[in-house]
Amino acid sequence: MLEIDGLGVRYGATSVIEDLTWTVGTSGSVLTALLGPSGCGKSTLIRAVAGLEPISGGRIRFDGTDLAGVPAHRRDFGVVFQDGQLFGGRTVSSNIAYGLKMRRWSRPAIRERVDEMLELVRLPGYAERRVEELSGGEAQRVALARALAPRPRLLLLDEPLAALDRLLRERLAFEITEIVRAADTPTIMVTHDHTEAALMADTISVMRAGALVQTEAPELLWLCPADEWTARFLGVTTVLDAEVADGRAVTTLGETTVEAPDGHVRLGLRPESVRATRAGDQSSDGVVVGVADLPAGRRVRVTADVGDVEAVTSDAVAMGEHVLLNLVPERVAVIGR
Ligand SMILES: Nc1ncnc2c1ncn2[C@@H]1O[C@H](COP(=O)(O)OP(=O)(O)OP(=O)(O)O)[C@@H](O)[C@H]1O
Repeated sequence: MLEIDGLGVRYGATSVIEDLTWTVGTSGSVLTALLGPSGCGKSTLIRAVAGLEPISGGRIRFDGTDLAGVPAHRRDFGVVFQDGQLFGGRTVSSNIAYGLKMRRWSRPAIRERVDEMLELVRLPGYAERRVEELSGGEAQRVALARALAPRPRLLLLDEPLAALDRLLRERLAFEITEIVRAADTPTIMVTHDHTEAALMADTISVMRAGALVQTEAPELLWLCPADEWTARFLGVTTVLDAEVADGRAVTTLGETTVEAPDGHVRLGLRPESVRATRAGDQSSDGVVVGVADLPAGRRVRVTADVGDVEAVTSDAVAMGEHVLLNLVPERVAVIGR
């Protein structure tokens, strides 16, 4: 288990991480996503954990041992960066064997482990390929095999899919998840993409400006973001005030059931939290000012009393049409609950 307490990291006079506290690997969680916008300090945090960045304050402990003074190569952590950083001019097997040679594994043991790793990352037969001959996705799988080969205590993945195209990214996201679960290696994966985080992780930690704002299982994170910034970062497009009584919230967009105590709450709406239907002769909730046909269905932007609201629809509504808006209770987030 990784325990970070009051961590500080600075670059010169600039403090990038300040008083950060984070526990990773509790309650059976294998894959934790570190999710945050560009520049918030995710890579810096990962590098500090790996021992690649000096810390200016606080403590990092792993399984109870303080890592202060433990150099990167003695932490037994595996690291994969965005571009894999394979050793050029060498073969795949020589890359995977690197950490094992450093640890003085015997030749037969190395050969066996390299084969095992190639099997695990689904590249059997690739041992003698030169790394320059690999596609981006293959190179990242070799980087993963190299990181996992010495059986690290913790695997750190810093945007391992960022350089790949969308299709490959989704496929590899599933593969990496299966691989680290099969290896049963606690893993932290940096990403700024919340879909990627949800595809892969069983726990998501949200980071903002050098601090962590929330750590939660994905399904709870979408439903209960800690604050408005987190809600909007996670895709909420409209925030509504509401009054709750007996599990029912009354809003300017109608009523919905919520799991919240009586009193004032703020609700976060994503497009899929609101369903638009043709108003016909009824008095409408708003006018359609934008239409987009997405793979998941039609999305509309509606000008309503509360401002512009994004909604989903299965009606063939067109620009300028009047619509009714209804909340979809199971898709409505309660902010700061
Ligand atoms: N070596 C460095 N020297 C000075 N400043 C740095 C250095 N590395 C990063 N920074 C700054 O520290 C801040 C955090 O950077 P970091 O790379 O940790 O963010 P990030 O959340 O990983 O961003 P991204 O998602 O864009 O990779 C940024 O403002 C960045 O410009």
